[in-house]
Amino acid sequence: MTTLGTPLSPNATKVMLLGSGELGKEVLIALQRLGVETIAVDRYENAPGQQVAHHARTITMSDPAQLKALIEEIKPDLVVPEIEAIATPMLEELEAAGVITCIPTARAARLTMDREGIRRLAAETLSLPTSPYRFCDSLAELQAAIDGSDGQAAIGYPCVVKPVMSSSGKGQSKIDGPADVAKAWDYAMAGGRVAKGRVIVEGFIDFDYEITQLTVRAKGANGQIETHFCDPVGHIQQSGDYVESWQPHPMHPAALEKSRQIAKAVTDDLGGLGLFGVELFVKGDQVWFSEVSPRPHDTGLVTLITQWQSEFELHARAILGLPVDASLRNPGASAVIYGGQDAEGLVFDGVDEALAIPGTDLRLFGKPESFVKRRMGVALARDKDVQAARTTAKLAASKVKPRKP
Ligand SMILES: Nc1ncnc2c1ncn2[C@@H]1O[C@H](COP(=O)(O)OP(=O)(O)OP(=O)(O)O)[C@@H](O)[C@H]1O
Ligand SMILES: NCC(=O)N[C@@H]1O[C@H](COP(=O)([O-])[O-])[C@@H](O)[C@H]1O
Ligand SMILES: [Mg+2]
Repeated sequence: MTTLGTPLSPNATKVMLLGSGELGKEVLIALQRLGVETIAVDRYENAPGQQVAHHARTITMSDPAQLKALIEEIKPDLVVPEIEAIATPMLEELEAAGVITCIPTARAARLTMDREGIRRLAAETLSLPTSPYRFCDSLAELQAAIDGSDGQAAIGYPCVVKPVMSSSGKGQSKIDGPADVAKAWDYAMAGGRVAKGRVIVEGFIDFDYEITQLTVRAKGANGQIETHFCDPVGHIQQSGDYVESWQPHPMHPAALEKSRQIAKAVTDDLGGLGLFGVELFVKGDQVWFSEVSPRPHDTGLVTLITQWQSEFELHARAILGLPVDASLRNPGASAVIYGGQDAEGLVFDGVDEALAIPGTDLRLFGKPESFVKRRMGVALARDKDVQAARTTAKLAASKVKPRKP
């Protein structure tokens, strides 16, 4: 049986989010609706989720001492990582000592914060199909891995280089030939979330399309953990960052089955309760595992308008031990709104014009500072099919014009 308390009282159920961006903000809202007391932690003041939580704290989450001190002060019932750059070994230590319950598990948070952890697990331990890959600590090692002069199979051209610790495409580039290698190395060194001179180089997969298989591990009626699959989310990425997503993405039944087998294998191994975003590349009926978020996924923002329970509500329910319904309500799409400029306190013109388009909705995240390519909002659209919804979402996004005040 799950018992929930009253917020701000001695019996409150307290959930602490480590990272409070646009994805955490929606999880926090879902938790608030269930009367959970929320603590939003981030690296900067007034992060989106901090604006809706009961408590807002700003610390360096990659600093184990600061993280431990805050957890010991607040004593949350659940600790919920929302970004990668967290002192996850400290979470493992606190979990092992019985001080915290980490979502989905501290081990999952550690393995997925570093591309090496999750890639070796998927490819080497679970034998799942992935792109060919190698980890390199210098430009010379990178060149050798591409050429195969390190004695292993050549990764070859084209290939993709990424810092081992980064997300949303930061520091990622595609290498088409020898002239691009040094540039890609320098770009990766500048783009990682945590200073660490290590990259993954992956053979380029010429996929037909890519999907996120949102997968929920939640308690069933008998208390056993059950796996639920959302309909596939299709998406388009530019420079390694998502710009458009839609649901349901039509799939060949064999590819869908393989996708779910891969998602099940990875999420079973990571364990715990919650929603995962399993990223997969598909060509015909071939499916490759790319990576997994042990938390709601940016491409899953579309579920705010397509599912009965969005990925954020699914995560909130699952982590509290509550039942979930992962079913689709209607087709829909999302289109990203970038800041378009470096500025503080943006204003947004055209919100009325966007929302005048039937079947649309918006999220403006409220980030205090904008960068040219910082995601500041998202347009959502429901329609009769995904093609129509994609057109509508992009149109709505184009009506919103961020500018300096
Ligand atoms: N080996 C590859 N072959 C082809 N395309 C790739 C490859 N690796 C990455 N990509 C493209 O780049 C995108 C981003 O890559 P990846 O998911 O590894 O980066 P990320 O920084 O972790 O992004 P996010 O945090 O948004 O998930 C992929 O969704 C895909 O479109
Ligand atoms: N692909 C991962 C992802 O989308 N994460 C989301 O972006 C925020 C950071 O945004 P910021 O870099 O603009 O602060 C994170 O807090 C999370 O909500
Ligand atoms: Mg990704």
